[in-house]
Amino acid sequence: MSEPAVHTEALVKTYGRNRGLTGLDLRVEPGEVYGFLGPNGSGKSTTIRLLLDLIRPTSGHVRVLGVDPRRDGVALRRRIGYLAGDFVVNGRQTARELLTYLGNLRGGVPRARIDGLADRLDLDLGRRIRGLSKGNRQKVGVVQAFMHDPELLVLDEPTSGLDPFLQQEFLTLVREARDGGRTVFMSSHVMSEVQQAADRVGIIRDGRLVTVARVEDLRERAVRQVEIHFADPVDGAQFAALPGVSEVSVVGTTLRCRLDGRADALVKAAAAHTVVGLLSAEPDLEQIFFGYYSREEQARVAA
Ligand SMILES: Nc1ncnc2c1ncn2[C@@H]1O[C@H](COP(=O)(O)OP(=O)(O)OP(=O)(O)O)[C@@H](O)[C@H]1O
Repeated sequence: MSEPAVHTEALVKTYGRNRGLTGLDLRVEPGEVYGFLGPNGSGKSTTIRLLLDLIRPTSGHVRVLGVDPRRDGVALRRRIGYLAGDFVVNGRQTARELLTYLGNLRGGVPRARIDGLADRLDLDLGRRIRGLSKGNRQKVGVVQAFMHDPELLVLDEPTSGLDPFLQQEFLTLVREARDGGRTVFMSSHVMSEVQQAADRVGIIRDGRLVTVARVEDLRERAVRQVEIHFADPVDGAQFAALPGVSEVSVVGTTLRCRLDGRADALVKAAAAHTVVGLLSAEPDLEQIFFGYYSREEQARVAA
């Protein structure tokens, strides 16, 4: 297996008496989108600052793109697109001037690339930075992170301040980066945005990783309500016998049931009839995650 894009072992960061990280073991594989999820104060920003060598660990190991960020910081920064959680820009220059300047620091970025990203995020490059709204400043942050097509994107709460339409566009950018073979590490405290773009999700709590799961597996484990409309009445008992299917009711030509996990058996059984319509509520991954949280809590109490 190739070297992880991000690898930390027993990473600890204390701020005086305050605990930042208490022993973080993190492994992000090349080419994946990894959602780093946790409540406020759990250690997400601390982790990200350690990856970028903006702060130094109390103990433990960090490797980013195969190198130690403490030793190869300058060369490494060119290979990373970083958006800070508290991304702040100010000044008299225009957004275009700032982005061109930052692009030159990273070896030059084609003007068309900056224009293209700004266009997609609806950012007016001719406006002065200091006159921009919070949301527009965040767009500048997104453009500067993506514009040099970095091998690794490290994004701290990237969608904060973006309106829902732009959040979708941002998630498309993330998926495109992944499709282009890039690695994305993005923190969030909002499950719904992470589940749309991430391959895997890691949950951090109290400075350490509580669990890591593939979003696909979470979906498979999820419970959903399904409603199938058939052309003719069907036999409910036939469906109740299928794996994962329960609480079956048939009213007229409509079948309703609860589906646990994979939809395969249910879909194949339904396909033996004429299906007029099918409704399936999106599984609530947030609830599955709350399950993890509470299990973790119970284990701690028991210990
Ligand atoms: N500079 C600092 N000095 C003292 N304590 C700090 C400092 N930075 C972070 N901490 C503490 O470390 C813990 C983790 O903070 P961190 O900012 O990494 O969390 P976070 O998950 O990014 O939260 P948020 O989403 O609120 O930014 C918190 O308890 C915080 O109070």
